[in-house]
Amino acid sequence: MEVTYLPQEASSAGILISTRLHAPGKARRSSFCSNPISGGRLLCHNGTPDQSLQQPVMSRRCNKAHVCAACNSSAQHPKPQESIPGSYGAPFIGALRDRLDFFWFQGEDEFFRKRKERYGSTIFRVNFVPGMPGIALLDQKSYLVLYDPTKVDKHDTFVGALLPKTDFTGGYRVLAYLDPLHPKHAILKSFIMELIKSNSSRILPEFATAFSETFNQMETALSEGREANFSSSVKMLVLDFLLRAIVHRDPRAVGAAALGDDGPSLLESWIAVQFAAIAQAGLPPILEEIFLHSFPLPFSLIRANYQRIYSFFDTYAIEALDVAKERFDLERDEATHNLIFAIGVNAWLGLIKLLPSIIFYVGKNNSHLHDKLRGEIRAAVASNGGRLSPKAIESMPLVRSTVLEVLRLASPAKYQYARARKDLIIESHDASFVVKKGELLCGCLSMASRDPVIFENPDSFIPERFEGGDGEKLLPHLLWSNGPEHLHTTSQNKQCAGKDLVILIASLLLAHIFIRYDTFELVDQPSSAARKPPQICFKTLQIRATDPTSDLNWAQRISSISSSDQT
Ligand code: HEM
Ligand SMILES: CC/C=C\C[C@@H](/C=C/C=C\CCCCCCCC(=O)O)OO
Repeated sequence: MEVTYLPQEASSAGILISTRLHAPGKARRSSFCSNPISGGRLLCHNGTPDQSLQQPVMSRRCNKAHVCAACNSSAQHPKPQESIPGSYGAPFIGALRDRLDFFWFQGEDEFFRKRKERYGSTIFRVNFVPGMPGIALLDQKSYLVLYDPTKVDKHDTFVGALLPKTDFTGGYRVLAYLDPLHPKHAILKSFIMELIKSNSSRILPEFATAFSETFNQMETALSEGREANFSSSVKMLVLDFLLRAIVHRDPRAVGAAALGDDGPSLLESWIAVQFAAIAQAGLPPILEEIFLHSFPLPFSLIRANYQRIYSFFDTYAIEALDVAKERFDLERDEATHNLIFAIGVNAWLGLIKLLPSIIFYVGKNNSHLHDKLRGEIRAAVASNGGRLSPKAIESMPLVRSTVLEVLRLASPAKYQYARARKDLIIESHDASFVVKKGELLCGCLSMASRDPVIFENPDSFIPERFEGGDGEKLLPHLLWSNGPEHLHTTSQNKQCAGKDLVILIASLLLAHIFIRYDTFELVDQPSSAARKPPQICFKTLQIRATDPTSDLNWAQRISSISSSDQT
């Protein structure tokens, strides 16, 4: 059911309820402009896919007659140039008010939705936490400016205008903070990309081992009536996997620089202090505002913890650091700090947020989806010699689409920032604006990923969304990796170096789950989680019966995968 405002109703906020009969693949997108009064969506075109009530509507803001792009009754009029709505408020006060709205009074989603409606625009000025005046980009059209190196400068914008001291990274400004034009960007990006590529044969077996260790623990916890908390256990799963696969060292193997079980907590302390100004620790608001969000925390708080992390890499990342020196002429110390950031922040922090989201979305839609995923996964494995090989993974279109849909709805990297490299004109779907050189552009990925002009039922989890030809057409609009999904990461752009690895790992998680289990259930989420991320806990794991045709049950079979299976 789509709610459509037409001009005569828009002013009185009247509503014409129309059921848009969207035949799959025939759904039509019309350009639209937000009604500044009702905040509703003023569709230029109303009707079923066959008839179009070509009622040009006046968008109060741009005072031009829009006509639906779907009916092509006239070429799109050039978008008007306007001044960007919104404001930063009084010095300090405006930033504080926005920060309190963002963290406490409204929350992230409502913070942006309310301002989008208030200004009747998907582009507006607002203070980003902890207090950065910026231009919010909430639609898919304007978002793309963030990927154009001729228009934007990514220097020191990894987390907007927040710039943690380089004490946290050995005195170096690491790769994620460098603009592609920086002389070190291509070298460091190529180094990280080379490590992923040269360790590709380790990805499947090391993930299989880490998965098996973790789910053995999950099953034991359930059998003993304890909580099977995946949000917690995933931290060690991912760190074990990353360090074994890329550093070639088990963090818990006995040794002078071993991390033992402390790896996750050491990383969490380093990340939490480094990015405290934009994090939420679950403390009472007044304490969090005074001690975390008001001034940068000193590196000295976690120096000893970071030193243990550094010692582990310096002692054991021998092959990786040899590659850095021999292939890229990187000094050992700079390579080590960059490797720690790439593995600890870029990889580990992203994955420990994504993998629980995969389990959450698939878990809350269990019934039919589990049957379809299980069928696809087991058929692919069976037709590949009973092995979870790369070819088997490539034969799982629903698994891939499900992963992409979760990355659309719950991307762990929620904001992408950049500064205008020169005076620019940026466009939303229905207006254009002037941006001055140096102004901070702030992409709100959660809003852009739900752009109703692009996505049918944008707020709904549709695991099949990215399957088949229609699904492929949406890939340019999937932006989780700091670039369109159909393009590729290079040493010259800022797209995620682990883009393909992320999708492989998330796909492996689902594959292993439905090889080992017939289905699973999750513990219901408490409604008022106090600002802390929801904890994803298993309620049941229904183990697959032993395969009568094999001397191994599936769990043993999967964990017996060796690198020779990389066919
Ligand atoms: C779900 C997990 C992940 C997400 C959501 C994610 C997303 C992103 C995003 C949005 C950026 C651009 C940040 C910016 O400049 O604004 C980025 C950069 C980067 N990512 Fe990922 N990433 C993930 C996992 C990984 C993994 C597994 C690796 C592997 C090592 C990785 C390596 C990197 C690196 C090295 C950069 C910096 C690229 C550059 O500066 O050119 N990421 N990632
Ligand atoms: C949250 C990390 C997600 C993906 C990693 C990715 C890019 C990240 C871009 C910005 C994240 C900056 C860290 C913010 C940490 C805030 C504290 C917290 O939320 O835990 O790189 O691959």
